[in-house]
Amino acid sequence: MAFVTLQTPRSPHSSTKNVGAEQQCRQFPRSRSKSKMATTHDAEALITSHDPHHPANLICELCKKFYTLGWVTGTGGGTSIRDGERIYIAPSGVQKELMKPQDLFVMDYATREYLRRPPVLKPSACTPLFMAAFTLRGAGCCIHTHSKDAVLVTLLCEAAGTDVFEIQKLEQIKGIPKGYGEEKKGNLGYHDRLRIPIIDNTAHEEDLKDTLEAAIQQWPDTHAVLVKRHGIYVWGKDVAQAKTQCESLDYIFQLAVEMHKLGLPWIPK
Ligand SMILES: CSCCC(=O)C(=O)COP(=O)(O)O
Ligand SMILES: [Zn+2]
Repeated sequence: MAFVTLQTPRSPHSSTKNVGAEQQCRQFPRSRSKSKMATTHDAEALITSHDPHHPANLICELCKKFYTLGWVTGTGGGTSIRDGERIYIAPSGVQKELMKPQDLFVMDYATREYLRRPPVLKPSACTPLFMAAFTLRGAGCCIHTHSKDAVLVTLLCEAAGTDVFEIQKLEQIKGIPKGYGEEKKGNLGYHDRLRIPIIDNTAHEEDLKDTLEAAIQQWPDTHAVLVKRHGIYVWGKDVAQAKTQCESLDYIFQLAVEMHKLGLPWIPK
């Protein structure tokens, strides 16, 4: 699995000022899981590694970076990685930038059973959405952000009466893949039109599953779905692709918002 290098490995002996999600919950209890899953050596081995490319380390590092971009602010948003038969999932309702590998859930892809459940914590409410990207699109990583510009473009599209964000003739469009399958290999070109479907928000994150799956079926080439007044889900075959696509899209959304403020059309005449 190809991972992007995010930073040099931290020394196993170095101290850290961050508190993990379990500690956050001890300080500010939110919800208590009834299950008391035993902490086995095998379960701990799933999230213990000095390799910065290990999914458990990567999720924590990515969420720290995403926090600085305003993508996972106030416990919103998150990231999940599929590594073969293992799915790595963040806990729900915690400050995502403070997570530690030991706060993560690990699910078996085939059985959907949790191989590791940290005590007290609950798995992210985004889990069914992440699973949709893994199962329907063979993704290796799915990122959910609450980026302000992603939300703003959904509002601009809502005001324009459309449930598809469309834009053309921006260099960064080349950062987005054409689609799936042999004939859709490679990325969009400068003259191609980028289209991202928008679904309505629901009261509870997990209830987005059916409409997100329907949008994926209706837009078989899309690598992202915007959620009205909420944010975006972006996926890729691996962490590097999901991350760079998410960055490219967010850059495009920022431009779109600025273009709108300047009275410029997203599709040049
Ligand atoms: C203020 S965040 C509301 C929930 C949400 O939209 C989200 O993305 C985070 O869900 P999680 O269960 O992972 O905390
Ligand atoms: Zn969300």
